Formats: sequence, C-alpha cells, structure tokens
Amino acid sequence: MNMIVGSFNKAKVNAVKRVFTEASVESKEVSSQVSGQPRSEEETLEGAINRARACRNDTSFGIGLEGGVTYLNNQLFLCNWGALVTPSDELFIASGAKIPLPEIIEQKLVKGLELSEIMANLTHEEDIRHHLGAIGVFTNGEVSREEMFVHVSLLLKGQYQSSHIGKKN
Ligand SMILES: O=P(O)(O)OP(=O)(O)OP(=O)(O)OC[C@H]1O[C@@H](n2cnc3c(O)ncnc32)[C@H](O)[C@@H]1O
Ligand SMILES: [Mg+2]
Repeated sequence: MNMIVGSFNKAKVNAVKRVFTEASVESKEVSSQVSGQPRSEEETLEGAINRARACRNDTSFGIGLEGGVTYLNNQLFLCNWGALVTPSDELFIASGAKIPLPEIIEQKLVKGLELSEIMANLTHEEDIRHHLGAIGVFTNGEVSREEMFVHVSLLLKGQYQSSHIGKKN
C-alpha cells in the first residue's frame, strides 16, 4: 500500500505514518486550491479533498489534511478535515476536533494574519504548526496537532476498511 500525503507538515506526515503503519508513506507538495487560511468548514474540507485528489494515482492512495477556522454561534473555532482517495478514486472524509479560539486570535485573524503566524508570534516557536499547533497550545499539550491528525487518519482508515459493509457483492 502506497500513501502520498499532500503536505510536508511534520504533524500531518507523522500522523499518517503512525496510522498507516503497513504502508509506505511519502509527501508531495500540492496545492490545496483554497486560501492559505481556510475560513469555513466547507473551505477546509475542500482543501483536504483537493490535496488528496492531487496526490492519488493508479497505484497510490492520496491523503489530504487541512486546518482552518470556522464560526459556530458567533464563536470562532479551530477546525480540521481529512480526505482519503483510493487508487480507484473512492473518497472518504472525516473531520477532526474543534475547539473555540480566544478573542485575541480572532482579532488578529480578522486583520488578515494566518493562524500559523499568530501562533508562532504568541509562543515564540517558529515551527509550532509542525507539532503542538494551536490545538496543543490551547489544550495545555493534552492534544497536539499530530495527535488530532492521528484521530482524523484513523477515521479515514477505518471507513476505508469497512467500506464493503452495506454494499452489494
Ligand atoms: O504545509 P501545510 O500542509 O499547508 O501545513 P499548514 O501548517 O500550513 O497547515 P494548513 O494549511 O492545513 O492550515 C491552514 C492555516 O492554519 C494554520 N493552522 C491550522 N491549524 C493550526 C494549528 O493547530 N496550529 C497552528 N497553525 C495552524 C496553518 O499553519 C495555516 O496557516
Ligand atoms: Mg498551509
């Protein structure tokens, strides 16, 4: 089984490697074809699907993981989506954990900054998006960005593995 992840982000690639242990996992720089900072669930999901589709080929599964922000009841949340596309072009999707973001983050996002820049400034750690991420910072390290993407990857793998259920043979 070959897996191609549409990112060189360490949190994403490590998560895929931890879940698809029997697969060869490689990275590819692809365009998400959405904005650098997706601002809705729909846009975040679209980015994940676009990345997965851009990676998939006749012999490899494509996987796309995308982070974004979205409003729910006037509160800004961190949101995440993942997509898996099989060599025969079947699509599986799953969303990740969502937590509310502090108002100070919202104010900076509204000004046009990307969450990665805001988190790097806040923590003085340039590559925070590659490990703890915003979700790790705002959960006291209980759930890192990698851990959250592990969960998304498990949801994708599990759906693929049980996809025969309910289908005619
Ligand atoms: O190289 P890629 O795969 O694009 O990795 P990325 O870190 O840019 O991740 P995304 O494009 O999926 O995320 C969209 C933006 O939101 C930022 N972001 C999303 N979730 C984050 C998190 O948990 N911590 C820090 N930044 C995050 C991210 O750095 C981008 O600026
Ligand atoms: Mg990005």
